Amino acid sequence: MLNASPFIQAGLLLVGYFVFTLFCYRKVIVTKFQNHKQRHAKTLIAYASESGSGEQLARELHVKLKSQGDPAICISLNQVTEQQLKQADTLLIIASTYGEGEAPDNGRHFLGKLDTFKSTLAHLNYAVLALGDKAYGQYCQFGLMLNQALQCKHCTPLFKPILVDKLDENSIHEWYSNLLSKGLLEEAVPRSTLSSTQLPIQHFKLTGRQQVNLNSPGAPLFEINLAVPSDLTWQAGDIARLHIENTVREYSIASVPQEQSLKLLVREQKHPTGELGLGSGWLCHHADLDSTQAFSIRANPKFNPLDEHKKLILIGNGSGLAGLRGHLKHRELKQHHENWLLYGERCAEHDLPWHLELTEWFNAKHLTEIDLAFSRQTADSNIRVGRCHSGYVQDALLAQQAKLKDWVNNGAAIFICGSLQGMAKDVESMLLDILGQPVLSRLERQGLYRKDVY
Ligand SMILES: Cc1cc2nc3c(=O)[nH]c(=O)nc-3n(C[C@H](O)[C@H](O)[C@H](O)COP(=O)(O)O)c2cc1C
Repeated sequence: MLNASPFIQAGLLLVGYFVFTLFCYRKVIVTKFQNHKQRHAKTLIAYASESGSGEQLARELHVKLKSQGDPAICISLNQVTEQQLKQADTLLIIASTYGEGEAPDNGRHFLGKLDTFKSTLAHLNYAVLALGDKAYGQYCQFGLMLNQALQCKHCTPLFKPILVDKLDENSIHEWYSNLLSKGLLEEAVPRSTLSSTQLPIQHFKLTGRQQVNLNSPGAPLFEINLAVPSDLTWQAGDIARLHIENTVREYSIASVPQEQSLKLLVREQKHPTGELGLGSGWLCHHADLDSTQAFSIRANPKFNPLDEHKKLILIGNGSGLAGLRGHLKHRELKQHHENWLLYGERCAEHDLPWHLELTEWFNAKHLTEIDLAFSRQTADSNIRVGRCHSGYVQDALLAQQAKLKDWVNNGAAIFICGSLQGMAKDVESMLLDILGQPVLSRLERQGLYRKDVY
């Protein structure tokens, strides 16, 4: 008679070996399975967001869908491909509007790409959450343009675009309720959990206010200082939000937490009636020194410092010097000294905020290059530091194009801060002329081309 126990023992050994192998390779197997699911994701969440709220809402929705087992993917609108749209059955878009009815940077290539897609997208259901602000003329325009373009491609709307004024909770709640009623969400999203889009408000004492462009032909520009608690943190590039009369005004932060002061550069705004702008009038004139002001701090990851030490080209105009100074100060503390500032204003005599500090940084070789462009330059201006150009900051770039190419070829990143219409558009087209589209796209992809423009 055959003895069964050696066979049983061998069988048990084999099973044990199999279980052990599965255990050892569990990470590889799970990743492969997830990648497979990603390639076959049926729900595509796409965001276009400049200051991050739309991206945050998209990521929160992504987490909710994944927790109910939906292998959805979440990417920026610019990253969406024709193949992904062909394979998806549902496209959920969260898109804000910038400039004057325009797309945020990470969504601005989508409509052009959609036009060139050959496939019909009649199989695709979609919904749009359009973020905007009724104070602007072209309210939620980009979201509405997306809706129209998808209809032209014969996609089917799940429901009408939901327009969100200043991140209004009711509209965001309506979005989740509609997704629930269409069966995309399995559970209702309670209103109380929507508060994550609201940033905590804190009260800072106004400790200093000083006009930094006396006798300038331009509107007055003020340095504003606020005392902040010693444990408050933020990163260079983040945004301070003044809460005033149920509305919010945003300013680039010019300082770093180690300075224990929130430093802003605020341009006085005037309406055609002569009335002062709400936020700038308050900070530059009406608010009493030593009074407390309600602020929140908004993270601005698309304009935060790079993780690694790279050369940095900082380009800006007017009050945009605030965002650039934040980076220069951060890099001074990190001892990252290869910095090149290109800054544009009106007139050399009166329009160079923080010129003493800039000069110190130049002398200490923290700023290795400075190019200043003045649009109302007189022949022999009393230029205080660096090279001086007549014209605009893009003219300074053109004059320094060989150096620009050299820095970029040596790994430099480019950061831009200031006005969108008055500077950033012309600077970008000059960068395109000098560096070419492939180089600028590469910098953008690698996170080496960052903008905070308004
Ligand atoms: C410089 C600037 C321009 C804007 N232009 C518009 C606009 O033309 N139409 C609109 O409805 N909202 C406009 N907004 C408001 C934003 O769309 C709104 O604040 C939105 O919630 C931002 O979302 P995000 O953080 O995802 O970019 C503008 C905001 C800024 C700061």
